[in-house]
Amino acid sequence: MNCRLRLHGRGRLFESAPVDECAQSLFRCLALQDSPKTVSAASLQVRELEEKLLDQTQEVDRLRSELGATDLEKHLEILVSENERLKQELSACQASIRDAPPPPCGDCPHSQDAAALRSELSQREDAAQEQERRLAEVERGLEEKAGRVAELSLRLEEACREREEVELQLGRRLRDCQQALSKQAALPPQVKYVTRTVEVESAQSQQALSEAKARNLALQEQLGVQRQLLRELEQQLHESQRTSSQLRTQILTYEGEMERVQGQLEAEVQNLEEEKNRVIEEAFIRAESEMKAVHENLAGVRMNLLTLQPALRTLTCDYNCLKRQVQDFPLMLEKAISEAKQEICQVISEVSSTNQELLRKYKREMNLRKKCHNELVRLRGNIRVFCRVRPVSQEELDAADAKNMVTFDPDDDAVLHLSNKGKVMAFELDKVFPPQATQEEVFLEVQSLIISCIDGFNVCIFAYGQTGSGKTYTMEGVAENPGINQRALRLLFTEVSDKAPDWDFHITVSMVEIYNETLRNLLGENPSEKLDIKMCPDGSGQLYVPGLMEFAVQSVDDINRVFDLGHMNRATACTNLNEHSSRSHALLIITVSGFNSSTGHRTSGKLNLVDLAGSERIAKSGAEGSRLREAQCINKSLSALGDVIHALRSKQAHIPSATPASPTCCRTP
Ligand SMILES: Nc1ncnc2c1ncn2[C@@H]1O[C@H](COP(=O)(O)OP(=O)(O)OP(=O)(O)O)[C@@H](O)[C@H]1O
Repeated sequence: MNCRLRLHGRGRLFESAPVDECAQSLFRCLALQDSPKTVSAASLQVRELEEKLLDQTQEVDRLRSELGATDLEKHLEILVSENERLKQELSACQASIRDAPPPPCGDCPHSQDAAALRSELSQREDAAQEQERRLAEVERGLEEKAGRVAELSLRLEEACREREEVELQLGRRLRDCQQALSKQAALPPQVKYVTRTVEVESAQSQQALSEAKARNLALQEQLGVQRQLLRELEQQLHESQRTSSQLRTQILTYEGEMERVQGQLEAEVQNLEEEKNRVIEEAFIRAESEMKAVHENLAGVRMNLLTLQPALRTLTCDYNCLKRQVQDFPLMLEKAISEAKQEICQVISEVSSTNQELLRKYKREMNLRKKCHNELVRLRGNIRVFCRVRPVSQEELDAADAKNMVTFDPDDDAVLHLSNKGKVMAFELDKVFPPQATQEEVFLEVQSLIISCIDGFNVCIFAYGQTGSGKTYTMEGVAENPGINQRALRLLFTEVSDKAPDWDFHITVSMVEIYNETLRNLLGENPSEKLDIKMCPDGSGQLYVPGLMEFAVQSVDDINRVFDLGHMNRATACTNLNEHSSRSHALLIITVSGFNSSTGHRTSGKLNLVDLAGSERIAKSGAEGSRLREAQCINKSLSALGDVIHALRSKQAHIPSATPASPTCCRTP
């Protein structure tokens, strides 16, 4: 049977050849180029290649993940933080070395401190070495990682090379196959003959042909699939080549980055190392210099010790002596105490006898002083009269008939000349104070009398004269320039404070006014109440005023308070104080009582300071009625006072008892 076969292979039509021949030629062709064995071998190679590619891709992925930017950054962060920590520890180590006290000498008392500081220094050094070791380990780890990267890069390069070789082999094979196919296609068509033969041959041949056709179809399909696979493989190859080149560039970038970071780290580590060495060196230099200073100090101390040793020996000697003395001290003390007791007893008895003698002498001196004072008073006169001429007032100067009646003797301050009706009369007094005489000068003249009150004398100072002659000015004075009253009390305070503490004085003050022969208590609660003058019931012949208020005074403030009260009471009892004061006598009675605690001696003196009423001639003044009565009372009292003073001066046996109102001063023992 002549059977013809139409075959499509590689785009060509195989036709008109007998089936067997065709099949044989096809088999030959396939045996030469595309036999199933060859195709399966190629498939195997392609699979191997695929597996290799997969391995390479995985390896690249692993490398990528290993050298990934995140990990690299993390690694870098760890390195940087480690570096920071090392820096901090190094600075702490430097600070501790710097702050550590200078290492003292082993022989000095601070040797324990020195040992402790040394051990601390060595610990710090060990810590610094430990840090260095850890830094070296980190560097080593870094180097290992870099080596591993290099190794992986090599392996990647090797895999790429192998893949290139496989690609070359495949390319060669493909080219060979294409050449064989083109050769086969170029051969003259033999199929026609085969077909005819097959047609002539039998039905068996036709079956074989159909089988061959089926196989041919299957092979063609297989070939198409293989070609498709080959194209895909080629695409994958191109893809992997591109990926590989990208990976290479990335690896190169990472390597550059790593080199840069490594360089920075090395520089940093180098700087830190240099800094550490510098600080350690400085610390050692400082420690050495301080050690040197301490050694010098120690040498000085040793020298001092050497010089102190003799002193110590002397001190020890002294100490032993003192110790012996202390041991003997109780006996010596007992002896000394008994001796001292005897001496003290003796001295006490001597002092006591001396004291007695002194007391006796003092009493004798006091009596003598009193006698002398009395004698002096007697010689100077018991009654003294001073005359004070006040300055001429402006009114008197302006008066038409004004003329000077009084003249003074410049050589004798006890004489006053008064011209009256063409006759000049001379008056002799104890002292004459001219208009320019001050309050102080007047007071100086009477102060010895005031002091005698402290010794137990009674003194009266009267201010006598006509209205407006200056009595109140002399006795009371003005606030800025006080008179005898206030000055007397101040003087008494000074004197009694000087005599303390032997003497204890008590000073009391009373103020009395005599108006129209009526006695009034100026310090009492009821100033208009009349007081009586009575004889003392003790038979002493002294007068006293029952109910007279006495105020104890101890200071100038007390005096001012008493005077203010007296003036206030005097003012409330009258309508015109100036007129009233001119026509009444004002008495300030000061009592000074003293007690000597060592002698038991007591004194009591009284000082009467009297501002008398103005003396005027009734006929000349032309007063009538109550004025006349006032003037009569004043004249009567002044006359009685004159009688008393006259009796005292003439030392009469009987002294008339009357309200004192005459000469300026009198003093009675
Ligand atoms: N020595 C003196 N220096 C300056 N002024 C004086 C002096 N003496 C008195 N005077 C003044 O003269 C005036 C009358 O004085 P003072 O009142 O003391 O007189 P008196 O004698 O007390 O009168 P009377 O009897 O009316 O009380 C007062 O203004 C007083 O200041």
